Amino acid sequence: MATRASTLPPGIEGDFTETSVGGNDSWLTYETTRWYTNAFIIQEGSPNKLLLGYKKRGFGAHLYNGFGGKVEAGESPAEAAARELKEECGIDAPLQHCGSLLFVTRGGPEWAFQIEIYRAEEYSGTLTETDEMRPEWFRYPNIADVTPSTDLAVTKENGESLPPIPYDTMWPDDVHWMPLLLAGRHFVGRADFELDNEGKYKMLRWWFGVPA
Ligand SMILES: CNc1ncnc2c1ncn2[C@@H]1O[C@H](COP(=O)(O)OP(=O)(O)OP(=O)(O)O)[C@@H](O)[C@H]1O
Repeated sequence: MATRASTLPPGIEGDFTETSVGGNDSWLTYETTRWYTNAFIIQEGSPNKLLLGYKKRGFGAHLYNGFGGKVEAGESPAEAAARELKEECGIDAPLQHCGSLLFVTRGGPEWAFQIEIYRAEEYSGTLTETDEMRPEWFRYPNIADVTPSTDLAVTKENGESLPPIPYDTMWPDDVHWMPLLLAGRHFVGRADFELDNEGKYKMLRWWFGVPA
């Protein structure tokens, strides 16, 4: 059951209802923040479809994610989101802002990642594999009765011809906010990570919420 947040993580401000929280570590400290974007195409139908990209190089390589990257000097996050979507998979879409996430790492980049999340239901152009990303469609169940922490990958549904959302090959925070994204909700969150000896990011502490 969602509860009204009493204590928000550092870096999150506003009036939010907590949807998912965990980890015992102290929140990490950070000095600088860099802005990024992440964009998703979500199409309700039979089956419901989510477009992800398999990242072939750079930060988060070998994981599925939305399409996005750094906000360049002189650009708004919305402009960066549209540019990155086009650069990484060849399409244009009427992106709408739907979430803001803050990620802090220990052992990884010393800056905090502020990631603005966008979604669209339609797109134009031809989906194209690029040097950076390979676009692929996944199915997701009807989300009306799914709670924020439901593992969508194992929920029964129609549309067997598409694979389910590949949470095992995604950032570990994604399972906490993907149901909110798919449900068309606005959300915020923070997750802190530690880079382990095998080069994997382990989530130390997390907090996700929706506007109260
Ligand atoms: C830590 N938990 C996380 N969970 C989910 N997504 C995460 C993430 N941390 C970063 N991301 C995303 O990873 C991409 C990095 O961007 P990145 O490829 O480095 O940027 P850009 O394309 O500008 O780089 P190039 O300079 O072209 O290599 C960008 O979409 C950003 O939103």
